[in-house]
Amino acid sequence: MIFGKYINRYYLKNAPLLLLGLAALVLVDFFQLKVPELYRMVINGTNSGEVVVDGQTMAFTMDVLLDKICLPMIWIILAMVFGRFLWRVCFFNAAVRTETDLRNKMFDHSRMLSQEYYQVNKVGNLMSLYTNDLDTIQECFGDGVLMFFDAMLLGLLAIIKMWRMDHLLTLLSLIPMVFLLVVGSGLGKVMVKKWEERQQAFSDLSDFAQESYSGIAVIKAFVKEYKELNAFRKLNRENEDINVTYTRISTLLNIMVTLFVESVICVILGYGGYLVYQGKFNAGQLVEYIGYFSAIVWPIMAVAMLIEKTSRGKASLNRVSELLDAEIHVKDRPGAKEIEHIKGKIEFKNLTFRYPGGEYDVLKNVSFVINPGERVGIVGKTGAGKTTLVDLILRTYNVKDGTLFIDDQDVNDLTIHSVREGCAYVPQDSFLFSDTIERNIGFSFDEADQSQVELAAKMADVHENIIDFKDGYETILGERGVTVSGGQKQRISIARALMKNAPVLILDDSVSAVDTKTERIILDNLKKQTGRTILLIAHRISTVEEMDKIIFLDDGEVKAVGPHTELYASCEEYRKMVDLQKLEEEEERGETNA
Ligand SMILES: Nc1ncnc2c1ncn2[C@@H]1O[C@H](COP(=O)(O)OP(=O)(O)OP(=O)(O)O)[C@@H](O)[C@H]1O
Repeated sequence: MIFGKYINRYYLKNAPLLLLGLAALVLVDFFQLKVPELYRMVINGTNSGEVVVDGQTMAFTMDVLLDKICLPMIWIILAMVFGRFLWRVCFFNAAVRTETDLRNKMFDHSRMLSQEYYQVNKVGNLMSLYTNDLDTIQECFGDGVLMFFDAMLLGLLAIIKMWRMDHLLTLLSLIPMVFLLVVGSGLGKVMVKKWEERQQAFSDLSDFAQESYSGIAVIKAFVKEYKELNAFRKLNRENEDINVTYTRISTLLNIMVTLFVESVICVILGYGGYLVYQGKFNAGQLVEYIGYFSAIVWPIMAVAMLIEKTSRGKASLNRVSELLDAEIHVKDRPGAKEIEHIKGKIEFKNLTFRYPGGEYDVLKNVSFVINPGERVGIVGKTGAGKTTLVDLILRTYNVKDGTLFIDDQDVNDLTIHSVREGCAYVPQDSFLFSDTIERNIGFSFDEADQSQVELAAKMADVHENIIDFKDGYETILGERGVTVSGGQKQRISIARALMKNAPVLILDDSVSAVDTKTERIILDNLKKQTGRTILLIAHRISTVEEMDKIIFLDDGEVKAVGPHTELYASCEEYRKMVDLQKLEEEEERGETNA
């Protein structure tokens, strides 16, 4: 059994099931302890020709054997089979329900965690929490409750029966049990630590495998398969070592249990035999006593298993609790307002931003205003802070009060949900889901209208490519289906954002992988999106030169804001960048013609 902040409530929540299981357990244990009495009757009946039934002595005849021993035995067996089935169903159901609920809770919490968390915790590690650790908790919850109560109940009832038969023999039999409990709890503590190490080793292995699969193309291109293989082998060896250590401790615990059982049998045979010799016990009573002891062998084993399971469960629960305790850094402040219809005005006021845990300010004293319906280009050298700027609008990170405004309202006074709902975003990596193209484009809607999907695809100039695929819009992308080119990926991602029809459209370097002609078509289509505020991050000035306004960033500072011609005339750094890019383009053109 495990206890902890995130598990205690499930004992209460599943109380009806657990109580029914416990009732079945009591039934089984009660009947199980009737069996040694039947042993005694058979042995004594065979030896003396008489049996004592319900306090009455009678001759041991065939009728007595059938009516008083065999028939009750059949009922006992049936009751035990039914009881065992019932308790298993009850405890297993309660455990699976707990696992399912905990998994939902974990997923719900994970979706609210900020980028910071995901930068530290890798996917492989998170996956092992959802699989290995939850499995262990489930096992510990169901089997743990069962073992705990079974060990307590059956153990206690059997000990009472043994005590009634002979006090000293029972005391002698229990000495090794005390020893087992003391050593077992010591080993249990070591096992919690080792299980945590084992789970961590498994997580590292999963992280590595996941990253290798994701980067398989790079590994092959750099011919680093052997380097990866060796690194994998090293992690796998560490995983093996910790598993071996854990198994050694667990085996030691099992050996101790066996040692206890064997030593108690020695005590019973030795001292019990002496009692028979003294005439204080008859043969039937000794067999009955051994029968009771056999009944507590399972509880003793259960104690050992309970120590092991609880150790594993505690370690896994600690790991899961770490996820559930992870602080949600980006969240609505109390009283935050929903903003129903964003008009699209965005204002930065002396905003300075440093990434959590970062060593320097990535954005410095940034100020500018974007009016509703304006089309704005954001340019600057790589690392200038362009993506950070749009991440702040999308509330991926927290900003200080009074520095960022949407429709003249401080972004911190608005709900994150409503701000994000008002924005359509094309991320720099144009991530697509392993799903059909249609569902990727219509991602914002539960049921996307096919004609709207096609319209969005046409605006993003990818419709012709899609209908060329054998399954058209039903083509499955990613791991389970076809792989699209970088340019197609970008355009499907643009179509997804256009389909959302949000008042603010943010494109982060989203036309970098398409040729100039396609870029022009997409930009012309974007021009038709009147009424929408558009933020387009680009490296090529030619991509944004026709925009209403350009924000020129350099090393986290806004160097200039205005239309292209104005910036070219007034900002020297901007002019230099434009001239350099023109020169590069001309050189490229010259090389192509040659
Ligand atoms: N999560 C992060 N934690 C710490 N620093 C970060 C993080 N993300 C980005 N940075 C740093 O912030 C700076 C600005 O990064 P940003 O991605 O905004 O630049 P960018 O102008 O969009 O660059 P690019 O054009 O290459 O996409 C960079 O120096 C980068 O190293």
